[in-house]
Amino acid sequence: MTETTFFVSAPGKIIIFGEHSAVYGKPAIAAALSLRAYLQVSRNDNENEITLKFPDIDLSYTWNKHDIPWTEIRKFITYENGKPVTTEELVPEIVDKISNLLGDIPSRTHFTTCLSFLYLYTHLCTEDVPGNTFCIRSTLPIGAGLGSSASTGVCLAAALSVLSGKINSPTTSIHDKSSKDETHQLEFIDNWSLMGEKCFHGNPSGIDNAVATYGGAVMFQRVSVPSQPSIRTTMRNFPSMKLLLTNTKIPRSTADLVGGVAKRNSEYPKLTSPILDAMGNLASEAYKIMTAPEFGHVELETLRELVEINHGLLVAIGVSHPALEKVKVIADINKIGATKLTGAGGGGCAITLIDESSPIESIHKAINEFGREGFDSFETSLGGKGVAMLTKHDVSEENRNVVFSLEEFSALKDSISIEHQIGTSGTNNWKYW
Ligand SMILES: Nc1ncnc2c1ncn2[C@@H]1O[C@H](COP(=O)(O)OP(=O)(O)O)[C@@H](O)[C@H]1O
Ligand SMILES: C[C@@](O)(CCOP(=O)(O)O)CC(=O)O
Ligand SMILES: [Mg+2]
Repeated sequence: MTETTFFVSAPGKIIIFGEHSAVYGKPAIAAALSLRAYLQVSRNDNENEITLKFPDIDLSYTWNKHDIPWTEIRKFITYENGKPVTTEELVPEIVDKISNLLGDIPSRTHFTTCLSFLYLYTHLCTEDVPGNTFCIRSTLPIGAGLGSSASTGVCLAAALSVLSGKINSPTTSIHDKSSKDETHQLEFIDNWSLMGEKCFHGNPSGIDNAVATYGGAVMFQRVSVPSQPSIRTTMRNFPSMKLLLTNTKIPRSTADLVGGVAKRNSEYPKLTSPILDAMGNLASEAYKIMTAPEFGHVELETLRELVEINHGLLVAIGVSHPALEKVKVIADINKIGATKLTGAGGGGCAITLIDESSPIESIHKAINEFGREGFDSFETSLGGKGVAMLTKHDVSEENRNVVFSLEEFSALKDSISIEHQIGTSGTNNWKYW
């Protein structure tokens, strides 16, 4: 049965080791956060209209589905068993046709967001799918290194695939299962969300999408042979670590930073290449330590050292920012642990792997100093669940009208009210693929 109103949700992530080098096929380690993106899909009265309502980034657009050149676009799509097949690169002819539809969108962010949506829509849906409103709200800071783009892409890929019957809705609230059918559906979501991420920056490693799809913690390695799947090793016994996340709130674009590293790599290949190799070796070393049967103080101390080294290497490829260095200096002066930037850098967030022997007063002092600089700091819990779906059947009758009111959802003021109304940790009975 096709639902006419539903939610899909997917988590953000923290890259603990190996951002940027992940793009160059080196191993990296990341874990899902409890912060998530939530997408509500609801049928439009006018079924010819496709509407985007993304209040978090002040974006609101409507297209008539008959304005999409479906036949022209389909000529460039390959299907296997009725399902579209992903490609190594975005198909330029399809990007052109979608760009023509977007002609007069002035903001670069809005343009890319709409391109990413329509790229997925034209591959995963057909003109027969009735028009819907797609409304996204996120409890993640956007553009801060915590993978909001991938969690958005995962929500869209999952929702569009359900709408067009490419995958089934999930049926169980038990997350940790490995039925073959479910695995195929998750793979489908992961692969298509990666095409959405490619619209944001041409060359994503896929680590963010993998974490947003599957949740938990992973060691991830992109395989450079086209059409070979990436290596994704689930880290089930991820060690418990005290992590402080600090958001400098300096805006930046992942696309620009990934492009900057590519430029440095082409200008100084002999210098950059060993740095990227070192980052990969560092992530492999960290993986061994994190999965060792004995994990205690000594291992944590080694991990802190690796965090320090990883940050230094990221500085060397040009992706830090004075504000991120300020976070590091404050954490170092107060001796609270080891700090590195996380995600694309250039602003956004840093993580501090807290030294468990540092006095609580020092941690509070550092947090106060971060606050004085205008940064937000909070302790995070890792290992959030992967992509999930919520339908009317999963919510008690008395709550349904509030939970599924598009007007209320789009107007929710902050993360706390989003979590409270529809969050995965509340009373609503989310289902997992
Ligand atoms: N809640 C949201 N609503 C709409 N678009 C979003 C949302 N969250 C993320 N995005 C998209 O992702 C982009 C940010 O991605 P990116 O620069 O990769 O940073 P990050 O993934 O670290 O947050 C935004 O500009 C927007 O296009
Ligand atoms: C820099 C990179 O390693 C991570 C980017 O993450 P974010 O968009 O900053 O959350 C790029 C990638 O792996 O695709
Ligand atoms: Mg991103």
